[in-house]
Amino acid sequence: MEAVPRVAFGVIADIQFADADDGHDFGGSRRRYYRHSLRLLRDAVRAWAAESPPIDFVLQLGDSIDGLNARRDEAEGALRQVLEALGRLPVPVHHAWGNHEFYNFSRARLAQSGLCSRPAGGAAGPPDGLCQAYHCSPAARLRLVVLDAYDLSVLGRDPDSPRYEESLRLLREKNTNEDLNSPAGLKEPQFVAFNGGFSQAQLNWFDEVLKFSDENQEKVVVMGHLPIHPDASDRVCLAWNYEAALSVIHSHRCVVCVLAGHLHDGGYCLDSHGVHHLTLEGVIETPPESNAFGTIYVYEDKMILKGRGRIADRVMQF
Ligand SMILES: Nc1ncnc2c1ncn2[C@@H]1O[C@H](COP(=O)(O)OP(=O)(O)O)[C@@H](O)[C@H]1O
Repeated sequence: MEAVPRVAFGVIADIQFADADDGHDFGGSRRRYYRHSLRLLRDAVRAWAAESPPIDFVLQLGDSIDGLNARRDEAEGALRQVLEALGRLPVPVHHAWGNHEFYNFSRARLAQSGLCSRPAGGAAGPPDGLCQAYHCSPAARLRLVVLDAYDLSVLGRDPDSPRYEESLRLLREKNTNEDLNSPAGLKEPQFVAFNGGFSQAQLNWFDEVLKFSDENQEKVVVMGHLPIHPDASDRVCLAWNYEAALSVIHSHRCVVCVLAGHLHDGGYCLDSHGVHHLTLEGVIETPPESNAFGTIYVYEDKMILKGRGRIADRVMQF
């Protein structure tokens, strides 16, 4: 490793822990190691705790526990175990909320849980206090923006709320299948019920944050559960209105990297505006003898990802 990095942080996605026997994805072809995922998380925490230089924070990219827990009435216990494992680190953890958080919990419950990493008081995020979007500056001239890709969604929103109605209307307009989780035959296959998108209010807030960062010569790292670039994802796993989020990013200079999960396979591209899009391999589909986490070192001119297990090393120049 070269000179001392300005900042170092851990990254991990799609832990999807449940105290359940192995299962499969919807297609039946990919094994899901529900019980082992907690051990892989603990191994990741141990490795991060031993890092030198020490890490400054961790990004947990969503789907921390699996939807299976809700059906077994084990959501609170499963979450407690995941948070206990992460809590062994003496550094903050920033959490994105994914579809599996919403299979287990309402937004109101999440806002009261250890998965709510949005600073209290609300000033750091959009006006909707239940939206898990916020920004912070973990080091001089570096900003982290957490995006909530389920702000528009039929998951997590109260079915009596205008936001739910708006989301269902949009989903039905784009998805004509009887099963709204099915992307079969769609022109825009990301419009499935297990995805979501960004409200205009969140996009406006995001634009303001990036304007500030441009003016202050900051570098910005963006994270959220859903990928927003088609070259770092398959067509189904993208955020509904990923193009709107991309266009906000591309109207500014400050964003250097967008981190996401959800796909379970890794994805990466350097887009036409020089922004790195990194979609992490998911812990849940990682065999027990391997792992899927990483450490990112931030330098003046680049970020270096040290991957473990299924995640490859990568240098991302600014
Ligand atoms: N192609 C599909 N057609 C219909 N339902 C699907 C399809 N893919 C996934 N689903 C359903 O959507 C939900 C989310 O899928 P899942 O694979 O569990 O998401 P994740 O990858 O986030 O774990 C599940 O209830 C799953 O059964």
